[in-house]
Amino acid sequence: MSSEDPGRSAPRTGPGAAVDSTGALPGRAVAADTEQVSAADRASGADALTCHGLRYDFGETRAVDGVDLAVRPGEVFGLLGPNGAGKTTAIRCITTLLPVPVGMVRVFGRDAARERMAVRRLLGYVPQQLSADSGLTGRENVALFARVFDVPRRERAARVAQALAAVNLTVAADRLAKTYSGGMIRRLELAQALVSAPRLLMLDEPTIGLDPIARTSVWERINEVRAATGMTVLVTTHYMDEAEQYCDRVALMHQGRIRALGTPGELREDLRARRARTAGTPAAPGTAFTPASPSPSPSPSSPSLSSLSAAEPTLEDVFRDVAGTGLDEQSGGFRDVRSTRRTAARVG
Ligand SMILES: Nc1ncnc2c1ncn2[C@@H]1O[C@H](COP(=O)(O)OP(=O)(O)OP(=O)(O)O)[C@@H](O)[C@H]1O
Repeated sequence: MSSEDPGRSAPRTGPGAAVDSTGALPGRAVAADTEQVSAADRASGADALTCHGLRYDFGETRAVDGVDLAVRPGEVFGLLGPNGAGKTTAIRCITTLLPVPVGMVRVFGRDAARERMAVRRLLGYVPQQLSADSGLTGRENVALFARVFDVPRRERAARVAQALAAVNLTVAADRLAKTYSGGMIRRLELAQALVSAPRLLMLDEPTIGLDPIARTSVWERINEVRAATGMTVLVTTHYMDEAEQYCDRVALMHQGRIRALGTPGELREDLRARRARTAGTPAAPGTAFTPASPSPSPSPSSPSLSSLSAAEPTLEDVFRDVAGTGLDEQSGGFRDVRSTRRTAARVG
């Protein structure tokens, strides 16, 4: 039952990903087939993912409340939001791990409610929960996924080796996963998801709990594979800096709804223009004013409007603007201690 404010939630278009197919990658052959298909996907103009009116309730709790999304082939799309926003539930509906009780989800045109196996074959999924077995080697873990995802037997060994190479784990491949660092485990889970050559890779908080170097390494691997294959990536994250740096477009989700959608630059620029307008300052040349609900009056402790209008907003400022008041109280902010500890514990 969505009653989104159209001025704030209407999807805004932005430049899609420029897919670089020249990246030299050890695991390039992981998705050689995908490369062909991705070019066809892009040429056809079909969306990699479409959600329309997606809704999901856990009993009385409306976790996803009328989500509309269109992710283009080849782009890195970020689903951002605080704990409890509904990101994981939406992702689980898209991956067919949960049903689609209301609304529609399509992955490269396949209906997630009616063509579950076809959708699953198109997807790679790295969940928040640990998906690697600590008692197996890295290679054995990836081989297990190759079997589960029906990689043809005669191709398996090569595909496993390519997936491990793609995430820079060749040297450590025959060590037990329990000897891996948190960053290595994340990269191993990425290899598990890549071994089936997915056309849409879904990553739920891929870097939470990792140190900055490990975070960068995970993103570099994702980007290398994407550059080599044209794979589409849908990622959830709490880290606004990562979204800014790595996502072509983002959707800001709060209380089950998409509150804003666009490139990070567009969303920041929209907020800057709204602030400038509210403060009576002429917008910079080229600024696109977009319809939005009036900003609330500043509280006595708020920065003055003129100082706000002068500051360059961050993506987190945009989120606070579209989510309204009470974000911290309702959601625990962007680095919710509970979730961070839970997930950090699993990779630490
Ligand atoms: N299995 C469940 N049973 C009941 N309620 C649930 C269940 N899973 C999620 N919820 C509720 O649904 C809402 C959305 O949760 P969801 O996990 O999708 O949010 P999220 O944005 O992914 O949060 P996080 O960043 O913590 O993973 C929350 O109110 C949550 O408490």
